[in-house]
Amino acid sequence: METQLPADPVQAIERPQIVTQSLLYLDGVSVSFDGFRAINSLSLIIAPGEMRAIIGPNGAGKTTMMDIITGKTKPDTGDVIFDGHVDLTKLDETAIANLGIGRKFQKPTVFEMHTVEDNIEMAVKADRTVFGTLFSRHSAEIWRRVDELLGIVRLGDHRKRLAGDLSHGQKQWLEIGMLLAQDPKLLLVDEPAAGMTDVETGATADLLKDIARTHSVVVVEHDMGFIRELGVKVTCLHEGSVLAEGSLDQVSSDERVIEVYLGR
Ligand SMILES: Nc1ncnc2c1ncn2[C@@H]1O[C@H](COP(=O)(O)OP(=O)(O)OP(=O)(O)O)[C@@H](O)[C@H]1O
Repeated sequence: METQLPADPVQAIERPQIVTQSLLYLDGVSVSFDGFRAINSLSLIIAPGEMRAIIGPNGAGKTTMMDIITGKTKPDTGDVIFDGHVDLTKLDETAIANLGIGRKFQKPTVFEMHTVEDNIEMAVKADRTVFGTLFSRHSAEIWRRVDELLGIVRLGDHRKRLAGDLSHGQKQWLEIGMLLAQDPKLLLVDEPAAGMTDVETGATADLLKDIARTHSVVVVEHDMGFIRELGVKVTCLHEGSVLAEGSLDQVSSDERVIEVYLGR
């Protein structure tokens, strides 16, 4: 007897759901602005618990890649999958933030007229996750969390100061603390060491290494000394794609990376 397969037009046109072991999975992602391909068939995988450093020359597409992950920019083509199965291209920025993707922009944005601890307290109270909603009614719990976060970002001794009086580096740490209040699964950090003193840069590397023990982190940075201190896998972007990937020593000795980025 002849078996006839049922024709299913929906199945035929819908892409199968992608399931991966990665925390973040980008495959064949492209986006153009006015005909210019800022991201060009980009593929990148971040494992759960990994910290990755992203380097590359100006215009390589680092910021646009972050914009695609956070939903600010929608790719023209390609897959962007979070936490193994969530298609980020279908979600808006708020939904993506609520999934647990936090982004730290280069310029710190803290409430300058409030104290350090008030900034953190506000962030804890704004936590919309189930955990945050559960303990938001109990002020002892809130302050326990504030204390914990101040300790992580090394601002316990500065808690009563106005945020506006902090150094640039301390403001960056405060904002990182505010992002951690949401307990993100993935933290995207844009040039954290820019404008910092050498001491602050070293402390920031230590801070990110601490955070990476319990969170995945993607950090975009130009400061090679800082990246060396992080001691993590490095991806070099160029013209919207991955040019090289590996240890800092491997990537920084790659002829193509030297040519387009590090210089001779
Ligand atoms: N909204 C936009 N409209 C037009 N062009 C854009 C837009 N966003 C980015 N681009 C272009 O896309 C390219 C990639 O820019 P992007 O900011 O992602 O690079 P980058 O690697 O972050 O550079 P930098 O290190 O200077 O921050 C650049 O040529 C930029 O001019």
